[in-house]
Amino acid sequence: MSTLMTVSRLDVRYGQKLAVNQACLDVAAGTITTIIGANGAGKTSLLSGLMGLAARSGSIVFQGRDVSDEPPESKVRRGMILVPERRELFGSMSVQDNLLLGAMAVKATRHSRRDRLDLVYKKYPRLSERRTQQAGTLSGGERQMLALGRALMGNPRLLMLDEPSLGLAPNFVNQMFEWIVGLREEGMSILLIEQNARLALDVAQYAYVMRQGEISPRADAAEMRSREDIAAQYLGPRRKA
Ligand SMILES: Nc1ncnc2c1ncn2[C@@H]1O[C@H](COP(=O)(O)OP(=O)(O)OP(=O)(O)O)[C@@H](O)[C@H]1O
Repeated sequence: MSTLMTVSRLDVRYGQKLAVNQACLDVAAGTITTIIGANGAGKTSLLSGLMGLAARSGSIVFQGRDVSDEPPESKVRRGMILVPERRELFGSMSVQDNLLLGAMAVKATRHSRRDRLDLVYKKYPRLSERRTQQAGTLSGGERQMLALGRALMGNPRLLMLDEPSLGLAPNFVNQMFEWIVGLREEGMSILLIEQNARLALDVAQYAYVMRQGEISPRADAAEMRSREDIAAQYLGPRRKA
């Protein structure tokens, strides 16, 4: 399987604070790679470092090209697209305008924007029904749907999802993860950051653990799920069926 992105010795700093320490990771094309870890372990900082949204050093090779020093907008144009933890939608704008913003950074003709919009509406009919509604009036689940739809408008090659389960009702979490699996089945490569390790390890092929800014070597997700130390720290008690 070919490698889509290779990250080597990535450091992310906030002033004196080193939030990510010499992180190395690979994302294989067409897979879901997850990074699990407790609150504050540095997962969000790692994504910020990858996108160039925080001070960082180290190297990022994407589709064979060194993009380490490129600004965020150029990474977006290459298809590195992040759905941030806080979703960052524009609450007073309509659903459709939020979606169209997702196509702004990429070179898209009006025609191809229209096609992508149709595709997103077909995937998420609820967004189509609410296309004229203000984003701020959507439910938590719908907002997450919109954030995902907006990312898809940018035609991602690597979709980076920061805690997609956060703040969602359990039913909607399951729905969200079905979409994530569906996107991968269509060939999308996904980097999934999750505190809900059980869910993440169930859908991923590869996994890393982050602890206090340091990232583990890569493991098969299935192998990681069966490790007792991981189960004890991150998986919690199994829910009764
Ligand atoms: N803007 C910032 N300025 C200073 N320190 C920060 C900033 N953002 C994060 N940190 C610190 O960096 C460390 C890693 O935080 P980060 O948010 O990356 O962890 P996380 O694993 O994503 O946790 P969470 O799940 O809560 O987002 C924490 O100690 C946090 O307090």
